[in-house]
Amino acid sequence: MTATTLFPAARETPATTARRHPRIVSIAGSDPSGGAGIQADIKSISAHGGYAMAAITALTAQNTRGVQQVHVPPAAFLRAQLDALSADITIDAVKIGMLGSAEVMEAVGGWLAQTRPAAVVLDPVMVATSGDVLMPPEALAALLALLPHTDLVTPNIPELGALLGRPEAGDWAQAVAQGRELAAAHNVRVLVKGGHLPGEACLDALVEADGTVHEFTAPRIHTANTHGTGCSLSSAVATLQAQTGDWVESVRTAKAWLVGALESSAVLEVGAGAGPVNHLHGLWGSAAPALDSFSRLLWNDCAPQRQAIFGLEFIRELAAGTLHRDHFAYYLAQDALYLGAYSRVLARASALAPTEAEQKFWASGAQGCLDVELALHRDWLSRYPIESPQGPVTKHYVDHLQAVAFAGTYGEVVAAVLPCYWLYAEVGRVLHADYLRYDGAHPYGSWLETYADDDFAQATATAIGFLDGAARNGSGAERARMREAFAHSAQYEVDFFDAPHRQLGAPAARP
Ligand SMILES: Nc1ncnc2c1ncn2[C@@H]1O[C@H](COP(=O)(O)OP(=O)(O)OP(=O)(O)O)[C@@H](O)[C@H]1O
Ligand SMILES: Cc1ncc(CO)c(N)n1
Repeated sequence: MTATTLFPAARETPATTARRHPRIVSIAGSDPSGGAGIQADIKSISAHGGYAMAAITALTAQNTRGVQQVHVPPAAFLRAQLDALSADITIDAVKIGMLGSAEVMEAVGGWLAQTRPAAVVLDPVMVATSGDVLMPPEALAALLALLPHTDLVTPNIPELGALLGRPEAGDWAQAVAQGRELAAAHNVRVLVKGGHLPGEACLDALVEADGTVHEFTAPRIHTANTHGTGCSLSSAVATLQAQTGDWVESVRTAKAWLVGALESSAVLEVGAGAGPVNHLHGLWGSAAPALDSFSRLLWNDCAPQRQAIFGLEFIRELAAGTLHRDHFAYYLAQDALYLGAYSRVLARASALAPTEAEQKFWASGAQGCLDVELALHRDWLSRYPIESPQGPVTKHYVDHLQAVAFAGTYGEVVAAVLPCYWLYAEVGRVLHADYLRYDGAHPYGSWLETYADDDFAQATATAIGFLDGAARNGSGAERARMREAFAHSAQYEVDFFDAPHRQLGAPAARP
């Protein structure tokens, strides 16, 4: 740690460091859906051991799909909130988020000049994840006037361009160059966030006022639940900075935490759009009831397969609407063949089930498969006629399921059939959220609409519960075989989505 990280050049007040439970104020807007704004800030600060306070700058009416309305109370009342805090409480760090007007920004600037908190992190909230505008563009000058009171500013790629009055950076090198430009122009530390750039890595760069750059990388987590990542990251950094006095380590730790929060976000099941991250994953992970630990193990086991699925041409083109109709038709035809066999394996699970509830659940799953198969033929395959005998991947997947159904225990059959539910539900959620943001007529729109079905998500949760029950009742050897059966099926799910491109190659013309 250097003297400059302890005593930032841009400010004179030394940071209050090494405080285990620092007192952190979030000055931000309210997001009633709890994923962004002050609600996210409070969770993020608390997750890191800080004492969270919040002075509300604006009320939004929003959910995971978008922002419906914004109400900005008088700036004088915000100042009254801030004065009430500083009159009584020592503030170790401040995180600033949405500021809905130039007057609000001026009120915050006046208070910062007077209070001089030890660390100030400014997240320049301009546009929500959903694309809704949260800052009037004419307030830009007032926002820039806050930079002399700021230790760290955390723009995403579009915000960085806007702060400089330049077009948005097109690649990472340009983004870092813009970060250096902003840092030099305002003598401020900049965290350039690369989440909006394409690629399998999410890069961030901490640019010191003197131009020194520290880069951080994380794997891109393929999830729709990215609402409030910026809010959550900046609050975490503010809290960690107040604890350690080290900006570089604070960013590194906060980013690693955010990856865990993104990875474990699926358990929350909040909303149909861009859902929240799981801020308290550390706490809940350690306090998780033992009974669901087996399904958690299997889910972690198949992390590489989950990553692989979202990298496949088939899935990427399906989401973008550019998938060739022959690839789509091949997939549908194989799916119809698969579902016929899968239905019989679900019927086997029903036959082996130890309770009546489980017996009924799998029997109705078996019937549901046949209904879906019929609907595929009626609604899609009639429009996309294709000559398609059983392909090699379909055969291998079905052979595996039938082998387990023939010789395996109830737990093994449940483990073998579960990836089809679980990975499908996850893919469905992500594709459906992408589809909601899609502009124009999507060629596979009506199919994608049926994809994120609440009943299916519910059935998946029930099936996971049955898996955990079977694992609890089974021996160690049986659990090992369950794990193996699940892993094989998870890999076949990847291969199944990849089969259209592998079997047909690249068609000459686009649809
Ligand atoms: N899918 C992802 N996987 C891993 N990290 C991600 C992902 N999406 C965003 N991040 C990380 O989250 C942080 C916030 O990044 P982003 O560029 O999305 O900010 P933002 O647009 O301000 O966020 P917000 O969604 O709150 O508006 C960065 O550290 C970024 O690398
Ligand atoms: C209140 C609020 N602040 C910030 C964001 C950015 O994600 C949001 N969506 N809502």
